[in-house]
Amino acid sequence: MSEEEMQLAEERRVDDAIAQDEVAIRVRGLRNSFGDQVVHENLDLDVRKGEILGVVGGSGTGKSVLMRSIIGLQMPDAGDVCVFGESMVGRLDDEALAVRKRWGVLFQGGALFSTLTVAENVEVPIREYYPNIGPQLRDEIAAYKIRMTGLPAEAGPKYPAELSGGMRKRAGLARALALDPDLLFLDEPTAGLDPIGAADFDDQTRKLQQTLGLTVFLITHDLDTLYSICDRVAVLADKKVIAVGTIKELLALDHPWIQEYFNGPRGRAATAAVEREKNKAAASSPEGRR
Ligand SMILES: Nc1ncnc2c1ncn2[C@@H]1O[C@H](COP(=O)(O)OP(=O)(O)OP(=O)(O)O)[C@@H](O)[C@H]1O
Repeated sequence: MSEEEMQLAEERRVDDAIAQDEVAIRVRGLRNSFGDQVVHENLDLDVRKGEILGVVGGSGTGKSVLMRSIIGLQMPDAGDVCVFGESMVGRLDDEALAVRKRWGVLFQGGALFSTLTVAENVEVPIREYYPNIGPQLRDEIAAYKIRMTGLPAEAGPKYPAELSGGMRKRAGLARALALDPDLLFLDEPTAGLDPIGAADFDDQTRKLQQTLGLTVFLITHDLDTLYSICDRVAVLADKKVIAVGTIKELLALDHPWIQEYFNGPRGRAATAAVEREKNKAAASSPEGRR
């Protein structure tokens, strides 16, 4: 290798190290298929540390399969998935344990165990990953996580069937936060909630993300969620991520699905609502009142 080539290789290594440090999830060349149906082909995606990344796409474009590939529930045909710099594909559960402990997942619909109380549900990951933690501390952690998500303490001994849809989502969120994760996966967290419940859940997500410094991978169809809490949005179409950026950046692209989604009547209504909120906040700030 010539001196120049060595210098280039070193520069590339340093660039990679810097990029790795800023990236929580790096997906490269991902391929997933079920029989003849190819869901992802050569899909690339970077999720930056500390951001809320919204993941959107038409029904069946593979948003949940992408999430499952990242968290190791779906073995891809090809490609690599790195989480916090560690390659996850083909790793045994035990090998990747240190990274697995750093994420929490809220599955679609909450996916709570119906025969366990809310508190017992929250304790499941603690029992699994920290079997040496005793029952009293486990109970205290569960109670703390339950309160953190805005649920009343009385929700702890209740069974999922005794809760409203919104409360079940919060219980699922409490379980996802059980291990103090750095990374949170949310699969359609506001689906099925009324608009006020959905806005409350969004607020809670943003607050938790800011207080705990979380990186959030958030699959959603909810335009209000995208506009109000996502730092960037990744769009899935044609078996890959066709664009990632702020909504403003995406709006500048002339892809028909992106234009229809963000610039259609619902997209315009969501933009108007965000503008109204901003104006309201500006008017009630000390400078605005002057
Ligand atoms: N275990 C599986 N076996 C066979 N096909 C599957 C499996 N899981 C997902 N698929 C298929 O892969 C495609 C992508 O599914 P996925 O659930 O990721 O879509 P999605 O983008 O999350 O959709 P939605 O927005 O409707 O939730 C769909 O066509 C689905 O039928």
